[in-house]
Parts: sequence; structure tokens; C-alpha cells
Amino acid sequence: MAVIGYEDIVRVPKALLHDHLDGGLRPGTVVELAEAVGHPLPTTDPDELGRWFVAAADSGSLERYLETFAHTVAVMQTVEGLHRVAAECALDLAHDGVVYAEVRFAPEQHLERGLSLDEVVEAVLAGFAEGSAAAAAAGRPIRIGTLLTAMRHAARSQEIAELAVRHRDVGVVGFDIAGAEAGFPPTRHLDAFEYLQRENFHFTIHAGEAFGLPSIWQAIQWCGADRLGHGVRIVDDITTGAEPVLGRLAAYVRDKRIPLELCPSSNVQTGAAPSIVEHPIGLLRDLRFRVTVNTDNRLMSGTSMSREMALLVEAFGYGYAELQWFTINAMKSAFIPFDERLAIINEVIKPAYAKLLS
Ligand SMILES: O=c1[nH]cnc2c1ncn2[C@H]1C[C@H](O)[C@@H](CO)O1
Ligand SMILES: [Zn+2]
Repeated sequence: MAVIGYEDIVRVPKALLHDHLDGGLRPGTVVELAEAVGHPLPTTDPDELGRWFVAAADSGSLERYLETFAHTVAVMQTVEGLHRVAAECALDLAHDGVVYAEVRFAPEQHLERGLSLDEVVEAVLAGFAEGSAAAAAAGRPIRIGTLLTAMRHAARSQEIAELAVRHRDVGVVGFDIAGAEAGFPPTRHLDAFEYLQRENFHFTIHAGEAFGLPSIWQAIQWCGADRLGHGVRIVDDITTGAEPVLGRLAAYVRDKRIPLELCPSSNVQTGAAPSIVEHPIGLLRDLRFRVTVNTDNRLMSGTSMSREMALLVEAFGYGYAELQWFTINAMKSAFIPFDERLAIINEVIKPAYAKLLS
């Protein structure tokens, strides 16, 4: 079969579960919003700024990678800023051929200019609605679900979990914790996770990125996470040799079909993986874990959903069959209701791939 080109990948429907709103701004938007609110940037040239984000995030450490968010969060403190960033996010994903996306952000980081938590969420939801409507009008329909993130070093997770549940019928489909992982185990937020379980709500946890198996174990066995944000370090529980041997935790994750939200480029930048070619996604796919492909932070990685897939096509020789498998895995693992997931799989994803695979 002919090698799949970048434009071919843009055309196929894709599903994205792990994308940060404050990690996906257009560089030009950062420049304009920063000027409007008087926030100083390393440079005001959009192309240079785009390169600055990628270079600064290319640090080999999650903590240093996260420092770059100071500039995006600073320009997302007003209703106008939040609305614009969310609308552009929907448009950019749709034009990249993403048909379903879950986009997350941490409302508690957007209160510096006096907005309330509810006002922050409402501004973002309105932005997604506007961007999605514009994308549909341009012939690029996209469905966006919002995840609310609590910062793991802070102490507002219960409040954010309640905020998420309060907006469950108007677009918020899940909850997450993010931020520096080492020293901030998921069990710090056990109350919030137990509350969400009592509410029959969905959540994922950033775990197994900058810290290893104990973090993944806590996320699943103590906190009850539906999915793992990254989870890439599950490979620490797999002994490779002629026949790979799974430890108890890795076997549990695979047996229970717990989705892994893998983010290849982000992992290389933070040092969680040495390179794309050596990224554990190759092994995890071969072992049939429920692997999904994600962007994490498009601005900090200078990437897109199509680019992440193109990198995997190049590194591992994947074809349309593998791309469809990743996409259906993601759609099966989404936090929207089952019938809606099924409709996207059967009416959008499978017909598009059927044409290419026939
Ligand atoms: O990959 C990540 N790991 C941990 N935290 C992250 C990652 N990407 C973004 N974040 C943080 C920084 C953002 O400000 C926050 C909410 O989106 O989540
Ligand atoms: Zn993330």
C-alpha cells in the first residue's frame, strides 16, 4: 500500500481525548490578547513566539514544560479571551479533521481578573459552541466535550468536581487532575474522586507521565479513574524479551481495557519517552492495550492530531488500519453517552475508513 501522506491523514476522521485548552492557542492570538491585557511576552512576532513555546517546552522535565503555560493562562483571564481561545480551538481541531474532541482546562487558573468559576466555564462553553457552529457551517462538523481539570498541587479539587457536575448537562463531560506529578499523588484528591463516583460522573487522571507505577496504581485502584492521562509508564510493569511478560498492574490495565491517553510528542519533550521511534506506544499497541493517540498541548509541541498520527506512521509504518483502530479506541473511551459514541463510530469513522481500506 502507498505510504499515507500528511494530507491523507488530515482528511480521515480523528478522535482526540487529551488536549489542553491553555496548551493549544494560536501564537497570533497569544500576541493579540497579551497586548490587550498588557502581559509581557518573550517576543511579539507570532512565528517566533510559536518557536519559543516549542523550544522552551522541549526541556526534558515536566516542571519546566509547565512553566510555559504562564503566558497562555495570563491571556485567558477575561470572558472575551476565554471565548475566543475556545472558539478558535474548535475551528482548528475541525479543520484538522478531528470529528470528536475532549478539551480540558483548569478553571481555578482563570480567576486573576475577577471572574467566578462558573463564569469561566460558561465563557469556554460558549466559545466551543460558537466555534463548532462555524466549523459545521464550513462543512467540518465537530463535537466537543469539555473536561474540567483541578491542579494537583492545589486544594480545590472538590470544588472543581462540583463545578463539573453542575455543568454536566451543558457540555462538561468529565473531570481530570493535572500539573506536576512527582510529590502530588492522586490520593490527595480522593474526596473529589469519591464524590464523582457517587454522582455517576466520569474522570481521567494524569498518571504515569513524570512518575511511574505507584501513580498509575493509585489512580486506578484508589481513585477509580476511567482512563489514564498518559499512563505511558505502564511499560515499567512489562518485562520485554522474546515474549513480553505483564506484571499484575499492566495485566489489570489491559484486561479491564483502561484507555491510555498517549501523547507522543509531549512525552519526548518532557523526557517521558526518549524519541518517537522508541516511544512505548509501539509495544503497547502490539500488546493490544486500549491505546489512543493525543496532542496534549498543540502550541507547546507545535503539533496537531494529524501530525501526531503522521509521526507514528513514519516511525512505526502504520497504515489506515492502525489509524482507524486508534480512532475507534478513542471513540469507545469517550465520556459522552454510549449511543452518541456509537453514532460517530458507525456513521462517521467506519464509512470513511471503509472507502480507504477497500
Ligand atoms: O502533560 C501534562 N501533564 C501535567 N499537567 C499538564 C500537562 N499538560 C498541561 N498540563 C497542565 C498545565 C495547564 O495549565 C493545566 C490545565 O490545562 O494542565
Ligand atoms: Zn495533559
